[in-house]
Amino acid sequence: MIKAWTGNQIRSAEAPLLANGQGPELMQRAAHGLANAIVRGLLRRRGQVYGSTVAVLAGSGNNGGDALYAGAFLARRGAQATAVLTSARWHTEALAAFRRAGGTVVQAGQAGPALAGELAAADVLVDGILGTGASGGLRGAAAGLVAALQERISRPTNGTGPLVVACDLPSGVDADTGQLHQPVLRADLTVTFGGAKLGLLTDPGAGAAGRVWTVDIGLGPHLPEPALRRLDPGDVPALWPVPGRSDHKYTRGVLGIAAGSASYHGAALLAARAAVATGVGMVRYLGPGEICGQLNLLAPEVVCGSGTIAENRSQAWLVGPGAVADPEQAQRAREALASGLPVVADAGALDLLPAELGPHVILTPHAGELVRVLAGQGVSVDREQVEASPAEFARLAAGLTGATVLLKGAATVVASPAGTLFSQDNATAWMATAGSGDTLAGILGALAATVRPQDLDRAGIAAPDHFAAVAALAALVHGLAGTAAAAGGPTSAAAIGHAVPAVVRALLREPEQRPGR
Ligand SMILES: NC(=O)C1=CN([C@@H]2O[C@H](COP(=O)(O)OP(=O)(O)OC[C@H]3O[C@@H](n4cnc5c(N)ncnc54)[C@H](O)[C@@H]3O)[C@@H](O)[C@H]2O)[C@@H](O)CC1
Ligand SMILES: Nc1ncnc2c1ncn2[C@@H]1O[C@H](COP(=O)(O)OP(=O)(O)O)[C@@H](O)[C@H]1O
Ligand SMILES: [K+]
Repeated sequence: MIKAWTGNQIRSAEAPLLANGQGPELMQRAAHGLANAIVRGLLRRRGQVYGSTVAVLAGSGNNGGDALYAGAFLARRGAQATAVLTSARWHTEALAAFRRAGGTVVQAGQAGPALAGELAAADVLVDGILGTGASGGLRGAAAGLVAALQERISRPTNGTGPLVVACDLPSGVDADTGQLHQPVLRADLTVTFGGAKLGLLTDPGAGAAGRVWTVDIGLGPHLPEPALRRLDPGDVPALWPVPGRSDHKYTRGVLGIAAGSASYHGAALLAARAAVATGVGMVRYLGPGEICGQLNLLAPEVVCGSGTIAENRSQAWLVGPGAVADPEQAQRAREALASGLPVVADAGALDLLPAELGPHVILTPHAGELVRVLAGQGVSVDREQVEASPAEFARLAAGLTGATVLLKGAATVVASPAGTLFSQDNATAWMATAGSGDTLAGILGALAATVRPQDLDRAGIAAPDHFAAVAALAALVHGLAGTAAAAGGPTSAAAIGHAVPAVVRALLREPEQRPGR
């Protein structure tokens, strides 16, 4: 499990150490971690550190101090290091160390227009302008310089241009929300200190951070419960509902699905097939007879039925995919939402939410649908606002509705109504294709019906967060299945579902054979 904290949580954890006079020591640990990561990057790219060009953008605070000490370390290893001071103030000791190591210093405010071009030609560019002490985004000379660099350094780099390394976080990323205050220089690698910051693991910050590497500076004993968690492949075996010898289909769990309508057959087929692929005792399907017929040709193991929710005993329900303008399906969604059973409410069902929901109801909106869910709670936002701060709005929606909210995106965030966040970044942009969400709904439905609460307890997940963890698990498997199905090229929603059994099989294997490692 990967954990992340807000900037303030990290700063509070540092506070007792700073009060003990350990500030300089912490900074040395941070700077060494940063320098070591840069050395590894240089060795991979150039085969040596000696003779490489390293440019350090250094702001006025400790973030600049970390970056300057790292620059000094690299200069002593034979790099040609240049520091660009972005403010009229700087970390005095760190700059002195940088100069002693042979580094060259320029002031951003006094440099000519050629500076951005020169920096863009360096082997490594270190963003040490702002860290957790930032308020708002870059201003003045720093903003102008970063905007000019944004134009010169194209992303993705395809191996050309400098290796951009963010010190603690890319300057302009909000450590607590992942919001971007432009201009932000997108990093290839973010080396973060003491613990990952929430804003590095949720979009859009995650998109600007590149790979995130955490340097242990000894804050561990002082850190509170994390503000956000991410399941990793190693967490799956402990949570996965592997059937035991004494299990039969009803003890494993039955998922009921009320999806599809006259105009949308595909969503029901995709969701039901993905649920079967995820492994469930039984899938019951309720909906138009025509869909049942098609479904049974594709998935004869699905038991088709009619009637109400109460008449079709299940351990969990999936309602809503493709269910529009169909009064019978709407009635089933309402009944499922009131049943007290775990319910995955997707697409059409998101417009049918009752006033009172609990964490056992998992809403699965994309950003546009979350706008509607929030409107139903009297909150007026637009899609751009949700996309600019998905973690914040997912948490708001969970708090207001009382449900668990899984907000789909490049990184998918899950919020429990208790305020706990998960974020999964296992997907590939090839999965941005119609029906991919229906496949996720099927995977999640299957897990909602089958994951055992005692396994979640044993994994240290608090009861109010159980359904959030199940949703995160589904997003993890969906992302890995999509990545496997795409294999670097186009894929389809059906192919994502087909890839699930092999991905789960691999996840349950020995550690070194797991995907996503
Ligand atoms: N506290 C510690 O002892 C440690 C802190 N570490 C580093 O210290 C950083 C936090 O240091 P600071 O608290 O000095 O904060 P920062 O380095 O983030 O910078 C704060 C400084 O930037 C200025 N500033 C704030 N917002 C600005 C804006 N929008 N535009 C321009 N200037 C702005 C402030 O006036 C202040 O001088 C962390 O991110 C991390 O890199 C590490 O050295 C580990 C130990
Ligand atoms: N850029 C992206 N990168 C990774 N995953 C993505 C991206 N865009 C969308 N996805 C994933 O694809 C799925 C799309 O779901 P959704 O928008 O509901 O589509 P649909 O309604 O067509 O099924 C979600 O799981 C989402 O997380
Ligand atoms: K930074």
